[in-house]
Amino acid sequence: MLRVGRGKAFNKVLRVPGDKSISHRAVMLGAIADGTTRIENFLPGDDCHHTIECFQRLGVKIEREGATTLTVHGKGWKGLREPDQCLDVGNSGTTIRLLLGILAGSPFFSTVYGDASIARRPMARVVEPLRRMGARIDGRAGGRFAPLAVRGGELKGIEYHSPVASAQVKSCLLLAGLRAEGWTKVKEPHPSRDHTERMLKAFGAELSLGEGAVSVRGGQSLAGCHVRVPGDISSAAFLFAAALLVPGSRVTVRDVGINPTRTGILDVFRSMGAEVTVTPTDQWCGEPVGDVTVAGGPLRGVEVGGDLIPRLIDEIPVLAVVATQAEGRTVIRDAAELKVKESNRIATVAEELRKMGAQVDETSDGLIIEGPTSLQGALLDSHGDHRIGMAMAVAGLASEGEVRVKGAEAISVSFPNFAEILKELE
Ligand SMILES: O=C(O)C1=C[C@@H](OP(=O)(O)O)[C@@H](O)[C@H](O)C1
Ligand SMILES: C=C(OP(=O)(O)O)C(=O)O
Repeated sequence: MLRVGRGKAFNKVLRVPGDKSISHRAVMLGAIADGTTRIENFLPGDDCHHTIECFQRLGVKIEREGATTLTVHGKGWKGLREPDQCLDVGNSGTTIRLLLGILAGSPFFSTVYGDASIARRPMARVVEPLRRMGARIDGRAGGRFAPLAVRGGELKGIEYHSPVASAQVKSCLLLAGLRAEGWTKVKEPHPSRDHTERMLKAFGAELSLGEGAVSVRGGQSLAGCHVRVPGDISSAAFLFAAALLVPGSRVTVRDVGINPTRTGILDVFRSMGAEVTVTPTDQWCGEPVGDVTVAGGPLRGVEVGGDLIPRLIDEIPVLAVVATQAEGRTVIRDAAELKVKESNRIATVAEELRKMGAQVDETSDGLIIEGPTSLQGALLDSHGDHRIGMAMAVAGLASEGEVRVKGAEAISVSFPNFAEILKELE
């Protein structure tokens, strides 16, 4: 049980663990590349450990030096072999969907499964286009849900217009496209995070980008490289929110990823009235890195939707918490994807915030929050969802009386030292 009391004004300079999306991709691209890939500042979270284990089961040698440095000894796609056990992705949607793209183009049989949350998450969004490429995939409910079985083999490139803006769908198809005959083109309704595109280039692949689409030519091989993983802005977002929830506070997070496809939360906090300063410092493996400072002040409600949503999709739970302290109404729309994350985040955010006395309404594709309301201490539940657990813990900093979060162990999926850092802010 995680317990959080009201915060006192703080002024801190902190770091957060490595980016989850980039850590997964570094292991995966390293595994199918020729040569060694050294990864520094890897996220030592449960989701990324599942990615490592899946590739070890596929025969890839991965050496660990301490918690955050790895060497992946890739032998190209031909270095992957038929696993003699099922591949367990745990709680990780990114692992299962990107892995399916790799397995679809691998000439052997494999099965993938995960925890109860993974078994509820939609897989047709990748299974259906992979089948169009020629992959043979079966699974529960005709392949709409895990567990899934894949008999990989020869693929042909397709042009795919994804109905959802999803980096997992896009990345899955680009990875399969590397093994397909001809070109694979993916177009999406709004731009999603582009870490796969940036990392593929760093591994020597040629991509064609333009008109909201990305294309890859099949048959290219990748060359192992050195990846330094930026701090995860999705983890930093909880610390930025903490600074906004505790009056008079300021936080700087150093060496955090500031890829524009991920910084929507900074734009929104700024439009709510927060002081946000971004100082770019470097590029690591094609990813911009910088120091970000956030300081509070009077906050006002905002409207969030459209292209912004994929740029802050994982930050919406904590944005909702901040919105309870803003003057006026906050409307979050176009975010139906939240229903198919680790939990139904529209329902779980509303349910938990209401326990604290917040005024929150669920809509079919988002949330409406009226503020400011004074939050009360309560016994809250993570619903097994790391982002809900952290959002509710941070809400405790702004509440009268203690917040207790059940199921806080889920937080180790993406931010293993969250509780220690939060303790410094109480
Ligand atoms: O590609 C990725 O690393 C991710 C993409 C997003 O999911 P979708 O692709 O389902 O939008 C995001 O919510 C998830 O945390 C990580
Ligand atoms: C949705 C998330 O991750 P995944 O889809 O990889 O489970 C997340 O980290 O908030």
